[in-house]
Amino acid sequence: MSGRRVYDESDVRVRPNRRGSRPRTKDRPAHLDAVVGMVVAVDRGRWTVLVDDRLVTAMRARELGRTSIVVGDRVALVGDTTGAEGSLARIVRVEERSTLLRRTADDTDPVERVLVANADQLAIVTALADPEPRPRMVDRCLVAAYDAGMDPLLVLTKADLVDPEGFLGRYAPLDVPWVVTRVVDGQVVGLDDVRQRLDGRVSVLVGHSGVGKSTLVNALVPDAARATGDVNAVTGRGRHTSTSAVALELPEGGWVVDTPGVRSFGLAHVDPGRIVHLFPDLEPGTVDCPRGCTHDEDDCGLDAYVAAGHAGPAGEARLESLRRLLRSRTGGD
Ligand SMILES: Nc1nc2c(ncn2[C@@H]2O[C@H](COP(=O)(O)OP(=O)(O)OP(=O)(O)O)[C@@H](O)[C@H]2O)c(=O)[nH]1
Ligand SMILES: [Zn+2]
Repeated sequence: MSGRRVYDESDVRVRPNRRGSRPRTKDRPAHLDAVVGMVVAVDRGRWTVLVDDRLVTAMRARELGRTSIVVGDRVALVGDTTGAEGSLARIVRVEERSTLLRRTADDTDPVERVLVANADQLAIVTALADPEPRPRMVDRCLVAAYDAGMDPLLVLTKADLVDPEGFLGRYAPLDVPWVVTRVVDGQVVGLDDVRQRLDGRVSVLVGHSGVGKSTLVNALVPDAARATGDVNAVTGRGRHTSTSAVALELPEGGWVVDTPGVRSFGLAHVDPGRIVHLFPDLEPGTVDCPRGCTHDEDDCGLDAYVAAGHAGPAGEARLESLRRLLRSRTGGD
């Protein structure tokens, strides 16, 4: 053979393997016997994992240290994975996550909490009245959704009390999908639209107390109370003690993750410089901003953009919302 030397066997066989072709134990991937399941609930050091159709209680293996493991995570389990009463498995691995919904206690608190992994939709549940909608909270949730790589969905309840038109006008330029529900004669109307949006997806439901989130979950998951009860029976806790997220399987496929304890959505983990990019209706207006614009200063190009109507009829309110978020994010509000 002429010319340059090409690789031969001696390059490939870096370390001779005297025991033949079988890989040595230490080179094998760890825990080949592990089974993989999805975390459906977490409660004080115990994880409830759905493996096939059994609920398995598990602890975190010591080798994982303080690795966060949250609802929606796919985890590998070893040990007793029968799910029998009193059995305890060990989580030895957390699979790579496709999305991660995070929050902080407030906008300046650096300690971030991972809420849910691998969810693809954030359903923001808002009552059209009683209690009054809180647009700035909705805007905050939208930022959290975009930041997490999740699609937002507006779920507007109590349409029997107020026409949704006014509220929806605010979000028209954003192209956020929405569904509307109302209760008539004790029945939730509009569920088919909701189901269509949730079908086959993993959706996290967030919403303030009293907006009708439980009413909705109970209508979507007919045995939600029982399912939550099962989860709590597995973890050995009382039915209403769980304040963290719980994943409930939809009869038609897909999951809803209820977040009973979530009352705020601190965004300290979102870089302030990125926040304007999470307002897609305003973002194009920043081309006229001076270099390094904070978007909360006199020369900001967004005022003219909004005044010209480019961000729709609610542009003014959205800009105010952005600025409040920027100020609170930097601790200046
Ligand atoms: N008029 C009307 N009332 C509703 C509707 N949905 C729920 N409600 C009522 O609103 C109240 C609050 O509903 P819940 O489902 O408990 O609200 P929640 O968001 O789960 O509130 P928390 O349990 O505090 O977290 C209840 O009295 C419901 O009956 C609706 O579409 N229209
Ligand atoms: Zn600006």
